[in-house]
Amino acid sequence: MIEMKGVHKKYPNGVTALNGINVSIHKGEFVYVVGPSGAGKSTFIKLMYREEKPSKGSVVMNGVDLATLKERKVPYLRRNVGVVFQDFKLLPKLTVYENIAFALEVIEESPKKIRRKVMEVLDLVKLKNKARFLPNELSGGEQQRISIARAIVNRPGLVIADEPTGNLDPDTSWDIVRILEEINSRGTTVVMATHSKEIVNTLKKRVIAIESGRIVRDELRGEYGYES
Ligand SMILES: Nc1ncnc2c1ncn2[C@@H]1O[C@H](COP(=O)(O)OP(=O)(O)OP(=O)(O)O)[C@@H](O)[C@H]1O
Repeated sequence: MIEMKGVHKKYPNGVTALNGINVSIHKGEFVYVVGPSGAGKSTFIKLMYREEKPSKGSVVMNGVDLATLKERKVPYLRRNVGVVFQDFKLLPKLTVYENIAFALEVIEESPKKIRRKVMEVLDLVKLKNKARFLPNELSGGEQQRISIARAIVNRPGLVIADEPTGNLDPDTSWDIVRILEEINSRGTTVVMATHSKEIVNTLKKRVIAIESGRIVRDELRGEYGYES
C-alpha cells in the first residue's frame, strides 16, 4: 500500500528530519510509529498524505508516487487517506454533523447519501446523539471521536493518526484506540504515531521506531521501547 525508498527530508531551514527511510506498509496493517520527540515521526506521517514532499527518494501509495504527484491530483489522494490530529482540527462554527458532511460535500455527494454516510459514522463512534452540537460543547475525547468519524466518512483505505491521544486522559485514550482498532478490523490500514507506552505495550502491533530521522527498529508485535 505504501512504499518508501531512500527517503530524505530536509526542511528549508536546513534541518534534516528524515535521513534514508526504506519501509513498506501493507494493506490492512496496524502500525505504531514511535520515537523520541523531534525524531521525525510527524514528518514521516506528513509524507503519506502529501503534506510534505521528500527532498530525495520515493513515496509510492497504491502505485502512485506522491513525491512527483501533481498538485491538482492531491485531492484525489486525500480521498483515500483519512487524517486524525492531536488537536482534532474541527471547524468551530460548524456542528458535528456539518463538520463530517463537509468532507462529502466537497466531493459533491447527493444530500441523501451524505445524510446516510454521516449518520453511519456517527453511529460507529457512538455520538449520533451529539450531531447538532458544536465542537466546543463536546469533551476532548468526543471531539476526537468526531474527527475520526470525519476521517473515515469517505471510506479511505488508509487512516493516519498523529498522536491522536496526546491531549486525552488514559481512559479516553483507550476509547480512541479501540475505535481505530475497529476501523482496522474492517480492513482499513492504520498508521498511528504515539508516545503512549501503555497502549503500544498492551495492544501488540507492528512498531516502527524512528530516531534522528532513521528507522532503528521495525518489529511485528513490538514494544514501545522507551521509558515513556
Ligand atoms: N516545517 C518545518 N520546518 C523546519 N523544521 C521542521 C519542520 N517540521 C519539523 N521540523 C524539524 O524536523 C525534525 C523532526 O520533526 P518531527 O515533527 O517530524 O518530529 P516528531 O518525531 O514528530 O516529534 P514530536 O514527537 O515532538 O512530535 C525536528 O528537528 C523539527 O524541529
